Amino acid sequence: MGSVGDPEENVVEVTDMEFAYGGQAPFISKFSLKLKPGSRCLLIGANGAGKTTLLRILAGKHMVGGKNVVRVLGRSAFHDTALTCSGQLAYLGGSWSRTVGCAGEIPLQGDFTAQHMIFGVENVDEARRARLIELLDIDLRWRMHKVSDGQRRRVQICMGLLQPFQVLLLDEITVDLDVVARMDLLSFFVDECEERGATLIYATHIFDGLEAWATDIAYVEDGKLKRSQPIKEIPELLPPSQAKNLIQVVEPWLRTEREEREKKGPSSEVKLDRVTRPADVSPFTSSRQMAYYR
Ligand SMILES: Nc1ncnc2c1ncn2[C@@H]1O[C@H](COP(=O)(O)OP(=O)(O)OP(=O)(O)O)[C@@H](O)[C@H]1O
Repeated sequence: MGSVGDPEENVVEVTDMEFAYGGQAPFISKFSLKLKPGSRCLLIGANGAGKTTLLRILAGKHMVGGKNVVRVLGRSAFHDTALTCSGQLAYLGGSWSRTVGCAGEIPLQGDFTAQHMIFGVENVDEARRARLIELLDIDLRWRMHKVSDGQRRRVQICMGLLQPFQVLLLDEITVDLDVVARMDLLSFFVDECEERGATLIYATHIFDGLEAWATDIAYVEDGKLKRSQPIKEIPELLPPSQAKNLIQVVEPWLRTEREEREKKGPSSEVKLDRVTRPADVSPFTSSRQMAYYR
């Protein structure tokens, strides 16, 4: 098992990051974030705020700026490929397709059992694997192209957690899980943080019970970090406001953001999009949105 990190060192350190999708204006700008070992940071924001984009950048999937802009465990997330290859930096996001099995993001066409998938991962601690299979209540005979969404998700999560990560990036992976599986998984993550000093960033819209689970929050609006603070210091959770839970805290933030957006009217980019897109863009050009309908 990995060791508990130096509590004084930042495991995640993003400094003045800017990011743009190809040919577009910078979507993320002046973004800085620091997290200490053992943190469980909730990444919160409206649809389209940039959570997935941020997690993918932190996971080293996009090259952003120089080697000092996005640092994980003191190394460049993009340039130091050993970070992800070793499993020290892990990303769990997206969903596996129904008709195929997957190894990470690579689709495998065919009839695979859960056992085939899970035991196909080499150099794994057997006790950890057994614990995860039990925790996620996986039947090793499940055939990946026939199981339900939630069952497929359990296998995906199990495979993603087999290596003892130091930093784990979670993108809405608990959505298909039933309550018991979700709660057990969340408490497994607490153990990982407390026993091994692992650090988590979890993007989600489901806040049930997370005020007691998370140590920090990062609230993003339109690619910008609006708030970043320990959960214990969120003023709305303290007297005299003392909201009962995180939903009561975050809902007003999201509503205010939406009202301000409506007051401003459509952004120039959206206006341009509406005018130019049908004529300029081939319907056969692939896009993330189209991928959802396949
Ligand atoms: N591959 C891409 N090319 C261009 N723009 C993209 C691409 N992926 C995402 N975007 C845009 O970037 C913005 C942020 O998207 P992102 O998926 O990071 O948001 P999110 O906060 O994860 O949203 P949600 O809560 O809906 O999952 C959106 O406006 C989206 O349309």
